[in-house]
Amino acid sequence: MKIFSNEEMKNLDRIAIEEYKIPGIILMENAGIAVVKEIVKSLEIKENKRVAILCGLGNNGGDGFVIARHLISYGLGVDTYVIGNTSSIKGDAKINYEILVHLKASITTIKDEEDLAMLEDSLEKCGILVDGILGTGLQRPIEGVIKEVIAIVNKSKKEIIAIDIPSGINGDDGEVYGEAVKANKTITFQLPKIGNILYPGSDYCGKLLIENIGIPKNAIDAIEAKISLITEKMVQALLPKRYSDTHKGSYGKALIIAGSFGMTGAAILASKAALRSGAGIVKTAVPKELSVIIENQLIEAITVSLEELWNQDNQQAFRLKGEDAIAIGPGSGRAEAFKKLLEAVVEEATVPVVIDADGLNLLAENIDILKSLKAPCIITPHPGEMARLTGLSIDEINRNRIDVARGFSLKWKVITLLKGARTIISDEKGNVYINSTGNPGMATAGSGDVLTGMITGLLAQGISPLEATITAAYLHGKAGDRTAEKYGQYSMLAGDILEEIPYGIKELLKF
Ligand SMILES: NC(=O)C1=CN([C@@H]2O[C@H](COP(=O)(O)OP(=O)(O)OC[C@H]3O[C@@H](n4cnc5c(N)ncnc54)[C@H](OP(=O)(O)O)[C@@H]3O)[C@@H](O)[C@H]2O)[C@@H](O)CC1
Ligand SMILES: Nc1ncnc2c1ncn2[C@@H]1O[C@H](COP(=O)(O)OP(=O)(O)O)[C@@H](O)[C@H]1O
Ligand SMILES: [K+]
Repeated sequence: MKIFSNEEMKNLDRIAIEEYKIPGIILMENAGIAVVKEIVKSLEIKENKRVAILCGLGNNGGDGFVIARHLISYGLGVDTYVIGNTSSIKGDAKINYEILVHLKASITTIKDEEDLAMLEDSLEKCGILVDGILGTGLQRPIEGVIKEVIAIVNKSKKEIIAIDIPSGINGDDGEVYGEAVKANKTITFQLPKIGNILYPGSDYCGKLLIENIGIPKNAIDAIEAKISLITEKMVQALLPKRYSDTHKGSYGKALIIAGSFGMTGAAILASKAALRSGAGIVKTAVPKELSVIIENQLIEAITVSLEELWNQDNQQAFRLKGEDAIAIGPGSGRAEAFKKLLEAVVEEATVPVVIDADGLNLLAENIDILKSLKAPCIITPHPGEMARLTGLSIDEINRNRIDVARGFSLKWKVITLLKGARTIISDEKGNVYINSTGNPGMATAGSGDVLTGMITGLLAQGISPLEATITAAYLHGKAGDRTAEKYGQYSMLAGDILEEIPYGIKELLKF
């Protein structure tokens, strides 16, 4: 599903109005009605059925006026508050404002401190507050009276329903612009905005509902999506199919180069995750002295020693025997010999390569090696690893997750999967996919190794590198969400996530 920025949404609105001749006031009416439906649902279980609607001077406020009119027509008690000077209301919003005036609706303007004290008292009398102060037209940090109104709304302890996006959240990146409404529910129109999906914006939205307001599909298609949300439907279509007349060779051979003394678990988790994701054969390459430990715990994989793969002494070339995908780095340590092996893999592999964890830390020491890639490459850094790869601070990365992932992909021609709450995936052309499955319980040692194994297992089955990365990110988060339900976010382990992969896949295949 496409996700739009404020500018793209404005463009869509323009196309709908100018090219498809749908009057803006119809879109505003549809938007208002979509929110009214949700308000009515909430009111059904509330004793206090009075609704307060807070409106700004733009079209977000215009939607608020439409909502007020419909609720009044249901005979409900509605108080409309306009923040600012009503003489500045224009266009469709003005038409809807004037209808309310003619209806003799209760409209109060909020301009100064005195009005604020009154507002605080009046909101107390309502069961639901509707936030129509600002939407995708947010231009600058919130200050002054609006800031204080938002603080009052947030303090109210009432159910808060936001129109399109909570006021103060920047639709372009999900950042709080000075102050923002903390909603229980947000009804966004036609398509999610980036700010509805990324954190902290996503938290401020509460439950997010996406409602159609009658913008034609062709108009949406006309705007090239640079950012998409990974959906269940998308992943269902991407998951490799299994056919009757096949054998293990049909589902590919994954090579996992991982683990070192003290970090054998990473190799085990990644290898099992590749198998759980459907790879036909998994070969796990570990230092020779660890083979026994690994074999004890990983009965379904073939174990080979690193020395068999690559002989450092005579600089013998890295040898591949019919592998379909390679992962390198989980728990592998940062020994010089391993760095050489990593370089050999990058330079010589002809099948997709996933680089993770210590593989990325070593890559950061000689990033130019990426220029010699022959095969598609996927890197899976968490923000700390990304900081080492780019020289940016973790804070800079987290504030610009989309731009950083996209920038790295464009520069180095690799697929970048930037981990964290809302994993960001960028392909080599800068198309971005956001994953919304997963939870903070997954911030537990080894959970990244499971993801690496899943990507590699899916790659081995022959789907494209981008498809494998998207599918793995979604299913990894799904398995994490199932695990959190079972064990709670505090106690879940990476190994538990691994055990939930099958059920996540089964759930997906049911529909
Ligand atoms: N797209 C669609 O298809 C549809 C969109 N619809 C709806 O329209 C909404 C977008 O409407 P919009 O463009 O009028 O912007 P909106 O958010 O109301 O704000 C603009 C006003 O806020 C002001 N302002 C800005 N920043 C400020 C600040 N920090 N502090 C204070 N003021 C600030 C700005 O003032 P100015 O900068 O001009 O001084 C201007 O007055 C969208 O979210 C959705 O709800 C639906 O009706 C149906 C179809
Ligand atoms: N708050 C969160 N919400 C969603 N996913 C998360 C969250 N925290 C961590 N994760 C996911 O958990 C995994 C952690 O990976 P990583 O940091 O590499 O762990 P490790 O190196 O210990 O295996 C990543 O896939 C990341 O996206
Ligand atoms: K809003």
